[in-house]
Amino acid sequence: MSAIPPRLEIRNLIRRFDGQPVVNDVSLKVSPGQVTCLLGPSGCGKSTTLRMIAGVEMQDEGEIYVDGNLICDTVFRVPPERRHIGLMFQDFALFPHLTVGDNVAFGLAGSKEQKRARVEELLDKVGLTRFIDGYPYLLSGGEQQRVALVRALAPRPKIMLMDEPFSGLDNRLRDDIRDQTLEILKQEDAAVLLVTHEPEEAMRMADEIALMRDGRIVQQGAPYNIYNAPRDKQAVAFFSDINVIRGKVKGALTETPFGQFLAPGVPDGNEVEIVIRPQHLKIEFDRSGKGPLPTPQHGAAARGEVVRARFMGAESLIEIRMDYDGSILKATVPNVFLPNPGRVLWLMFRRDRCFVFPAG
Ligand SMILES: Nc1ncnc2c1ncn2[C@@H]1O[C@H](COP(=O)(O)OP(=O)(O)OP(=O)(O)O)[C@@H](O)[C@H]1O
Repeated sequence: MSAIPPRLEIRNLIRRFDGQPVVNDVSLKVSPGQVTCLLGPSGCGKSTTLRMIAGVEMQDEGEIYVDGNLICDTVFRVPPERRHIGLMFQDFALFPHLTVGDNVAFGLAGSKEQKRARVEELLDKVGLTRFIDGYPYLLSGGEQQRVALVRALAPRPKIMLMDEPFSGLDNRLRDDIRDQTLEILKQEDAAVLLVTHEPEEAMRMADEIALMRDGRIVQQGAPYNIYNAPRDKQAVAFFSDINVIRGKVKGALTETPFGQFLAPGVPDGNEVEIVIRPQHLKIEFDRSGKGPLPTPQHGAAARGEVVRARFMGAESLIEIRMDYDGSILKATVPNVFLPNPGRVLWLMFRRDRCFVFPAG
């Protein structure tokens, strides 16, 4: 019995500019109906990866397969227009001299009636049928974006490549359009590779996130796993603010003002960094100069004084200067909690919510 090959597979792609690899041994697979987000900071090689798959940039090494068939290596190359790939970029442009309907029909083959039916079907999905005979300038930015999306999907591409497709939209529109886009992508069953530098976008859209840094995929998995089992400090920091507490290891344990932490596999004498997100620090009130007693789940409490507290809308952010070394830790709590500067508070850490990494 042979397994069904992934819709898109790239193997060991390398692209160098001036001798420097900007995409460095990148491999990944995407199945039909699956959205994979390439997530990483600006300049890490995301767009170059997408451009190689689209066929507008040639790799120096590696192969690209669609449904198990080689479409490009360093010798053989299917031209971009025969790859059955739909493209959507931030600076998409509708043809201003064509009607909305003709824009969507642009890449379609078939009879006039067949084309019209497909255009109507897609415009209906994005609620824009009334504009079918109008021109793009009549549409808002969000509406144009939706037309660009269905134009790319009209020829039923096997693969959709999307590069920061929502970054031109204002915040209010963005969430709705993301959700609607996701629904249509799922209905159309394309394999989607979406490039973004925004973690919230990747969390919202992706079935799988491939975290990219310096030309490499450093971690890949479901959003839940990437968020909750990050492989290093940078991976934690990519999704939220972080607090870092350092400690030295002795007998697979490290002693800190917050009690002991397990540091399995780290040799004695080496330093570790204990990383915790602000929402996982637990704030306790001072009880006549004392903090709460240690617990197995939260360890020991460390004393500090409030430096600043700000209301952020859904949560409050409290910055606390710690007695033990004068460093500032950040904690967030839901709703409103605005203690005055100078107030004494005690912080504890949930052991199951912090990450211990060898110090790098
Ligand atoms: N044609 C080129 N010639 C030389 N360097 C290039 C070329 N194209 C891209 N680069 C460089 O390769 C690196 C990766 O660029 P790329 O656009 O793939 O990154 P990115 O992760 O998509 O970033 P952004 O989100 O800012 O577009 C950058 O340092 C960029 O300057």
